Amino acid sequence: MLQNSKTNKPISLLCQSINIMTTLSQAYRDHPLIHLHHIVPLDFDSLRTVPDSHDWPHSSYDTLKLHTNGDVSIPLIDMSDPNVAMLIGNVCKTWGVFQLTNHGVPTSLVERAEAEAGRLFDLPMTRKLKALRAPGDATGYGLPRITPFFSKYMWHEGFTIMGSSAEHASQLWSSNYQPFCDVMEEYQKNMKSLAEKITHLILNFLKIPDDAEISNWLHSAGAAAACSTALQLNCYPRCPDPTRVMGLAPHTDTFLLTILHQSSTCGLQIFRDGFGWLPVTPVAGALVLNVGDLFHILSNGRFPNVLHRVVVDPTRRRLSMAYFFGPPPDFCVTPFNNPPESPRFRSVVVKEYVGLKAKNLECALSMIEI
Ligand SMILES: O=C(O)CCC(=O)C(=O)O
Ligand SMILES: [Fe+2]
Repeated sequence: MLQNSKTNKPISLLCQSINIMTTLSQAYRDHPLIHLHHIVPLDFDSLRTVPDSHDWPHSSYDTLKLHTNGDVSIPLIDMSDPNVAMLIGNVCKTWGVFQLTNHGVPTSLVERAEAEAGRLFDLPMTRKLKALRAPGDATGYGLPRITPFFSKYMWHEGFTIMGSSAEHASQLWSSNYQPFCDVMEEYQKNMKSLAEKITHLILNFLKIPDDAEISNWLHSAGAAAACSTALQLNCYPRCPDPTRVMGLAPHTDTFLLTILHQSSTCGLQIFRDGFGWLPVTPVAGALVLNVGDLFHILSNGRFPNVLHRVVVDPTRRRLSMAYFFGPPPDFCVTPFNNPPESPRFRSVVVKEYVGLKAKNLECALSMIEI
C-alpha cells in the first residue's frame, strides 16, 4: 500500500481522515447568516449623503468621540527583542492587543497585498457583484458577518478568502486575476507562519505543557495539520458625514489570534475598561495582533479578547487585511488552568463555538461559561 513519506500512514487512511474533517468554510456554511438576503454592500462612490439604512443612532455618534489622553497608547513590541515571549505574554494579559515590528513579513509583500486589495475594491460594483458571497457561504465579496446583529448597516465592503481565492477572483477579473491570487496566497503563508510563531511563544508563556493537545496541534500545524484560517480584506470608503456612520461595529474576533495590517488611514479603535475607546494609530511596517475568543477560553480568561471597532475617515478610504488563525473546526479547546484555580469555561469544539457566535455574537462566551 502507498504510504505518506512524512507520516508513514497509508495514503488511503489519510484521505479518509481528510474527507471526514470539517473545513472552516463548511463550519460557516453550517451556520449561515440570519438574513441571507442582506449580503449586498452599497455602491458607496455614488452617494453624496448618508442613507437612513446607514445612519447610526445618535448615541453611537456620541461614543465615536475618543478618549483624549495622549499618554495611553497600544503597546508596541519589537519581535527581535530577546525578551519577546515575556513581552508578548504580559501584553496579552494586560491589553489583549499590541503592535508588532520586525515581524519578518516583507514590507514589499504587505504593500503588494494592499495594492491588490485596493484593485479589487476599485472595481465597478457590477464587477464586484460577480463575486458576491453566495447565501450561506463565507467567502467572496459582501457585508461583514456581524451585520444581522445591528439595526443599521456598516460603511464597509469586504472580501473573504479561505485558502484559494481563484474561484472568486476569476469572477472579478476575467483575465489578470492571477497576480491577486498569487499575492494573497503568499500573504496567507507568511501570516500562518507568523501566527504559529506567536502562538508558540504564548503557549510557552502560559506554561502549557508540550504534550497538551493544543501544543501537539501547533507542532504539527507547521507541517500539514489543518488550521482554521481566513483572510478578510476590509474597505471603508470615504464618507460624506463620518460622524453618522460606523465602519465596523464593536465585536471580538472568534479564533485564537488576529494579525491585522491597516493602511495609513486611522480608524481602528479598541475598548479599554476605565478609558473607553482608544485609537490604534497606524505605525509604518507594524502589524496589529489581537487576542480572539479562543485564546480567551484557552487562557482561562487571563487574556482579554479585546473589543474593537472601526470608524470612518472623511477624506480617505481605509483598507485593512485581517488574518484569523486557530485550530481546525473539529479541535476541542479546553481552558488551561492551574489548580486550585478552576476552569471558567467548559471545553468547546471550534465548530460548535463558530455556531454559537453565529447565533449569539458576543453572548457566545457566556453560553460556555461555568
Ligand atoms: O479594519 C480593521 O482595522 C479591523 C478589522 C476587523 O476587526 C475584522 O476584520 O475583524
Ligand atoms: Fe475584528
